Amino acid sequence: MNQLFESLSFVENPLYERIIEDILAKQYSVVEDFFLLDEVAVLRQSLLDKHEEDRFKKAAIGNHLNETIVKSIRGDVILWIDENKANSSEMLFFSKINNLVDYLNKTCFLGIMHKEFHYAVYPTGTFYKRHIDTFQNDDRRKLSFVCYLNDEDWQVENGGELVLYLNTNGQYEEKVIYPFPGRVVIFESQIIEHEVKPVNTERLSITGWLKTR
Ligand SMILES: O=C(O)CCC(=O)C(=O)O
Ligand SMILES: [Fe+2]
Repeated sequence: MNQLFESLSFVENPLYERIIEDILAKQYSVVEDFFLLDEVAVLRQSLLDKHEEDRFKKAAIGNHLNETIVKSIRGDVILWIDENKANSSEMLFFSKINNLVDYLNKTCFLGIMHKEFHYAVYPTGTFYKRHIDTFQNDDRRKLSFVCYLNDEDWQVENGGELVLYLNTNGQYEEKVIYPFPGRVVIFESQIIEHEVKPVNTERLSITGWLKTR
């Protein structure tokens, strides 16, 4: 009976359908206004408040390399977001994410059971060298999700562009994506190599992963 109600209540969502089509066709999707500018503004404020409180930590790269090596690979500082302790702007964030996840699970049988998200600040001069988002021996990350929280007057000249390296039979094509506020990039964690180019000014975002098991 419950199942019947579930299928009756299913309403096709054109935005989510587009994301799914994109990912099936090219392993990534860019959505311009996933978050509206006033939503970005409250999320940015939440990030800035926590950053001010000195709660961010230097990002690691999942293994035992020393700090100098890590710094030559990535220079961002991060703070994981606990959904159970979410403030009002983070609740808004998770309600949109959870809607998307429910939709993906209903329509694509992706089996997303877990998710993890962190705020990220790239201080001036930092970057994240070309990499892939899955660690050895851990293939649970299915989709990577990045949402930019920069100011409305973010300029292309600020740098910090995300570059996706799209592989067609060993030939790499570069897809350059500027971190404009409200913009969301979703891509297949296990497939797409990518990098964050050096920034000339502080760059703000939320990054996360939708995971199986
Ligand atoms: O901020 C971005 O555009 C991408 C960040 C990233 O690649 C990561 O945190 O793994
Ligand atoms: Fe990444």
